Amino acid sequence: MVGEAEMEKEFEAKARIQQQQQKQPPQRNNSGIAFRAPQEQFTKDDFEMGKVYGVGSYSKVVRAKKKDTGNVYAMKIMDKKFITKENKTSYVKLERIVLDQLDHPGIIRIYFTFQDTYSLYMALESCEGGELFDLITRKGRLSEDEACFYAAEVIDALEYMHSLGLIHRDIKPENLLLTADGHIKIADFGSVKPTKECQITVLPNTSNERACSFVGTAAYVPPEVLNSSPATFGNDLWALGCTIYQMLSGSSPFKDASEWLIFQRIIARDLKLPEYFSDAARDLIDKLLDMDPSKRLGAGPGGYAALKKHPFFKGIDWKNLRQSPAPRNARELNAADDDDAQDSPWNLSHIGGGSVHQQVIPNGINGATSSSESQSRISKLAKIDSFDSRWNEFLESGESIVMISKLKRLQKLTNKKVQLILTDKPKLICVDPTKMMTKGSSVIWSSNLSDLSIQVTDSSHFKITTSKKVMSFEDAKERAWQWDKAIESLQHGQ
Ligand SMILES: Nc1ncnc2c1ncn2[C@@H]1O[C@H](COP(=O)(O)OP(=O)(O)OP(=O)(O)O)[C@@H](O)[C@H]1O
Repeated sequence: MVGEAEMEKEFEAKARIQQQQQKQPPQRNNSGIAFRAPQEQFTKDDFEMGKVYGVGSYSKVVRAKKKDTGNVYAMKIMDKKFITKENKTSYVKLERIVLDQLDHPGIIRIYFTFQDTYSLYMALESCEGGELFDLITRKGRLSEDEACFYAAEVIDALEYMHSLGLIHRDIKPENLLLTADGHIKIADFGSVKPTKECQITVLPNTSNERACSFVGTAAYVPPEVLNSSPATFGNDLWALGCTIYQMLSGSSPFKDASEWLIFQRIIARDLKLPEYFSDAARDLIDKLLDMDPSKRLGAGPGGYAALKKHPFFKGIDWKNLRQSPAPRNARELNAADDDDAQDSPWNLSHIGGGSVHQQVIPNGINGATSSSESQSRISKLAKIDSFDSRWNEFLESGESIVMISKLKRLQKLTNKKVQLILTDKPKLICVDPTKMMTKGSSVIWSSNLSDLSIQVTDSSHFKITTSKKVMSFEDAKERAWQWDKAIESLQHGQ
């Protein structure tokens, strides 16, 4: 195990050793290991930290402007102790080393790294337009022209990755980010898997450790992965099919109340295409969601040329994609996101806090939801979420957070963003993040365990009823069933 303060140093040292063993001269590109993005001696005071772009399971990504140059980065900040404790070291190394070697306009760039006593910092290319997931949520669904453009840019980047022998394994709208001018970049390279012919250097243990435990996100997982088949390029093409479906309809194709039920639908290929999908869209999705990974369009005979020639992409100028005008959505999304920026003043204690994305799933169908696994996942979420010290003022001494999310509270006249906090007391608190209300009125439920019931409408919506009020919530990250489980397990004293 790597000592926390030494992690980055050892990482670089190992990389150098491997390079010497391979007797390769340092190269900037795909075959070498000498880092293109250097490890700098910067400190966090060299940057003006702005709004929080998002929170991952072990990191927080913040908009950071370098004071002397004015350059803007997405600074991924990781707490060393947390990474070591949660066994995320290999994930961090894998993402760092892989990103460093990739060079494509459709893939997030890494510029440099640095560290201090507590944290590792990765300066990434900033995607001011946010996640494709949020764009879909905000618009309900995208037009076929928009979906066609975004899908083409993803395909262009996937073709590059696959040509180097790298499988992403976690393609989904949350990992597709929009630049300020509306182009797509693939992010999150912690799940990548090299094929035997891979031209990208991956340190020993890094991909393997991750490969054994995580293989993607439930809704986008291809059927063969549920049968523990080895990863292939077809994995990403299936996930691309799901993503195109989601852009056009607003939700993923295989949806159900629990991960286990989602897996059943995937295995049965229980696919319903809405009537408003064009014939070209239906045909494309049908061919990407082929049960046989080697026959999926893009992986089958004809490879990417066949995929790019599909009628859905008629009119796409593949050679000049990045010069083509992108849909205007990103700018609109930026403006709307400015509200969020205000309730996220940046400080280091935020690392690991805030909302958590859809769950990555354990390998194989046997890893599907059992109640004990749900429990351990919920307590894991608690650990992550409790990291955010902003919410501590709502807790009594010894009380800890079981679950926390930024949700939309749906009311008759207006919808409002709120932070819903469930503690082990148990207590359920609804906080207005702009006012940080501490008054008793924010406590929905505490003393009487049976004075609360929760009804889940679908994976994004649930209702909480107490003797005093009924409150409806929308969870854009589709964690309604996790809220249900967390509350019920507290009521039953589990
Ligand atoms: N380069 C970037 N520009 C803008 N926002 C980003 C960038 N990279 C990540 N983000 C935002 O920050 C969030 C957290 O990113 P991070 O890479 O830490 O975790 P993740 O990939 O979402 O989750 P996990 O680590 O759990 O797989 C992302 O979901 C995204 O919204």
